[in-house]
Amino acid sequence: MVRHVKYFLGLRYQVSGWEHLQTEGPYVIISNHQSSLDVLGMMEILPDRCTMIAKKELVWAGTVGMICWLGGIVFINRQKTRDAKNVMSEAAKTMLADQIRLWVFPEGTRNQNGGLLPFKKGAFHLAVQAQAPIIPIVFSSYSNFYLRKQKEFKSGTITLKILPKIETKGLTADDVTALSDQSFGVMHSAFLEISSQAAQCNGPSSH
Ligand SMILES: CCCCC/C=C\C/C=C\CCCCCCCC(=O)SCCNC(=O)CCNC(=O)[C@H](O)C(C)(C)COP(=O)(O)OP(=O)(O)OC[C@H]1O[C@@H](n2cnc3c(N)ncnc32)[C@H](O)[C@@H]1OP(=O)(O)O
Ligand SMILES: CCCCCCCC/C=C\CCCCCCCC(=O)OC[C@@H](O)COP(=O)(O)O
Repeated sequence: MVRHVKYFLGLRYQVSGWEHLQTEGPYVIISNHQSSLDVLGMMEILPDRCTMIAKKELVWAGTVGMICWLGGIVFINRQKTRDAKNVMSEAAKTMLADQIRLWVFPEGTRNQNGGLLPFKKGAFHLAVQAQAPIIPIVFSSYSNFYLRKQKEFKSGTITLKILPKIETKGLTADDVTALSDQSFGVMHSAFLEISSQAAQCNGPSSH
């Protein structure tokens, strides 16, 4: 049902790199996070046995919260780092025990400022603890068709680029910063590349 919302909003998705999702077993997906609209893109490509990490406040978001709760979304309290770390460590164990994939937004919040925010570390600790690969996914900039603060929205095409997996086998907590920096680097380059293509595809911006 959620996938049909794109027709109502006049959105199209172009996905590349499908082959990188053909990975057996558990993995951690990381992606940039611009808006609630990201949920529509997630539904375009969501692999089997994949759930998400979300802020705990979403539980109280009416129907959406109930769907998230029933859907097994893992809620964290971003104000309490120790609690969030504990929840994510448990999630790493569950990933392995139940062969689950987890989708994390490493920026930790929505960002429409034309780039990527510095990454938080949780996704990378999670992947290292589970010794599971990371699959980075990048959404092109929405700024040519959607500006949240200005309340402007028109139809548009969103490019989703699935990048090659990054292995974590043999890595430890000491490698997390380098892993995060590596992931940020490839995602930032891809974001700039696909956002300029999407801008041409969506026509000249009026903003
Ligand atoms: C039309 C009808 C439609 C109906 C549709 C209905 C439903 C749709 C269905 C589904 C939709 C669901 C969509 C859900 C999307 C939800 C999106 C979000 O909520 S994004 C926000 C929440 N997510 C995150 O915040 C994840 C990213 N954050 C982190 O990973 C953070 O690291 C953190 C764990 C929250 C901690 O935050 P902090 O600010 O303290 O960050 P630091 O990264 O600086 O970490 C501090 C310190 O701790 C170390 N650390 C971090 N994590 C761990 C860990 N797991 N284990 C061990 N240590 C950890 C980190 O290294 C730092 O230490 P140091 O500085 O020494 O390195
Ligand atoms: C005119 C277009 C407006 C956009 C319409 C969006 C339509 C999307 C359709 C269905 C999706 C509904 C599910 C909403 C899930 C919300 C997830 C979300 O975005 O949570 C916010 C959280 O990550 C970070 O919070 P903060 O940025 O720190 O606070």
